[in-house]
Amino acid sequence: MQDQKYILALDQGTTSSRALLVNASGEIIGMAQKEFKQIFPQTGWVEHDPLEILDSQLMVLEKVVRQAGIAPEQIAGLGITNQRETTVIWNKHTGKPIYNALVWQDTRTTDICEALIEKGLEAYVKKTTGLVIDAYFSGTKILWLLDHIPGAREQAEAGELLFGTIDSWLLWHLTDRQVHATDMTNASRTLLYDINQLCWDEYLLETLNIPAAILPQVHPSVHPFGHFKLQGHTIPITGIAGDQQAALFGQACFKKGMAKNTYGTGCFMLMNTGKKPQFSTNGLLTTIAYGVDGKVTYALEGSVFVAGAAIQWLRDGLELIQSAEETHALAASLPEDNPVYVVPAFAGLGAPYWDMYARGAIFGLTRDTGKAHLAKATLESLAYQTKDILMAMSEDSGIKPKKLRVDGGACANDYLMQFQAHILNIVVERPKVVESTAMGAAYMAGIGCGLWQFSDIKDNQPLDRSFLPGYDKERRKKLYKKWKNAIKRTKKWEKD
Ligand SMILES: Nc1ncnc2c1ncn2[C@@H]1O[C@H](COP(=O)(O)OP(=O)(O)O)[C@@H](O)[C@H]1O
Ligand SMILES: O=P(O)(O)OC[C@H](O)CO
Repeated sequence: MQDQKYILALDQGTTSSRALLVNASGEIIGMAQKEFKQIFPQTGWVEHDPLEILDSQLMVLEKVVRQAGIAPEQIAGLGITNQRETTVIWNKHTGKPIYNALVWQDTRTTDICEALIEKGLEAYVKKTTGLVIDAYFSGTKILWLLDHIPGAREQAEAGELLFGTIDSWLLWHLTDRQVHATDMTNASRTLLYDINQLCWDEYLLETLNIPAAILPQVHPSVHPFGHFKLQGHTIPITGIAGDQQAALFGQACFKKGMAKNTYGTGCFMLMNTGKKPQFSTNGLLTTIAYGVDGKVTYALEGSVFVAGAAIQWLRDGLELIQSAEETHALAASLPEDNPVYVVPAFAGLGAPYWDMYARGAIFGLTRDTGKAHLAKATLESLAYQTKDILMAMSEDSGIKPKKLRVDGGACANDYLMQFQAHILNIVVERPKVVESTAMGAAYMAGIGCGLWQFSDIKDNQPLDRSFLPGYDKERRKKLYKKWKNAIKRTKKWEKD
């Protein structure tokens, strides 16, 4: 079967690096995954070692090809998808990062953001970049690195340093240090990219004091980015997208109004809004969904910073559970409504609240509270945060969805999915293949290398399970009201 062609998709997520092989019929035929270290040097700081990311990604890439027993020349194209906003600056001569990657969850630049807000930049940032001023995005992370790493600013101005989100960092190494580029979806998360004109914004670069020389070239998501050599064979890199946009693409949300929700480290709902950017009045972001076939498509996005990460906190921080899966049985062991609420605002609150000063809290504890209540409340916090976003999205778009398409690691949890359906009062649909992110990157790469046409990607994914709503209005209202109350009490905690 040497004539069979495959696409290799690299999915560099917040907690692990994955590589998937997809055959010409669009089926996943192999997967390799490696977790890597989360570094928390101080309160609010979250870092990754870029070299560990690179090594883990290359390791799983080689492993998946080896395990599948295919020849490198059978790989028609390679796609990259990645955790977004996470910021790396490296020296272009040595190839070494000047510091660890500042991860999207890192809130050390809150003060820089505060100063930008005080300067009155919010409206400009929103209409130009589609974003809000928040430590989440790359812009202020770049500034922090240039101002805190000795010699960095001088080297950047002398043209010796390069900035990139994780896709650029991987691309540069995969192409043997030849290509310094990114795609529009990743650029649209930097706080520096004009999503209307499709270029870096000079005024923002000047205001943030960031030299243009360090920025990557920006291309559409489907594009001949460069080549990767595997065992002497050259593989074209033909697709790149941020992971949430890739998941939207992987779920084939190509029509205006179609949306998906991904439950990974964070939780991200994106809705396709068509060929023109739509600006939110309810705390959502406007972002580029994809650039394919010479056209740009936009999306509204609700970004929740802590979702699956809260389950990891139960496991690694509190050591209440051994594995994420256990939370299902714990939650299901308590049939009555949960009086306990966990607000996992560990990195402040993202959409729709945008409060960098909020902090996590547990409410409703009584003498009989046990770990099952905490596990259940933590799972439910993912569903409540999703409800906040869905309500904002319905307000903005005027569309009241009848069902929600889900994917990502934590959507494997049946208790969570069932509670999600109850609290939203809509059907939650879980596809058989929940690797939508990697599939999105594979589709883009497959289109880019000519294996597929855009029109070949069909919205006909088989479902694993549909979760039907079953709570009456009164019950939903009562539960959600308490959640809103809990949110209110966590806001501005660090500031007051
Ligand atoms: N059965 C489960 N129940 C709840 N959460 C889960 C379950 N399985 C995985 N998770 C959570 O999902 C996340 C991993 O999902 P993944 O999509 O791989 O995330 P990422 O791309 O952010 O690394 C982890 O935060 C983990 O805690
Ligand atoms: O790595 P994930 O899947 O949690 O996604 C992270 C997001 O891209 C951050 O914006």
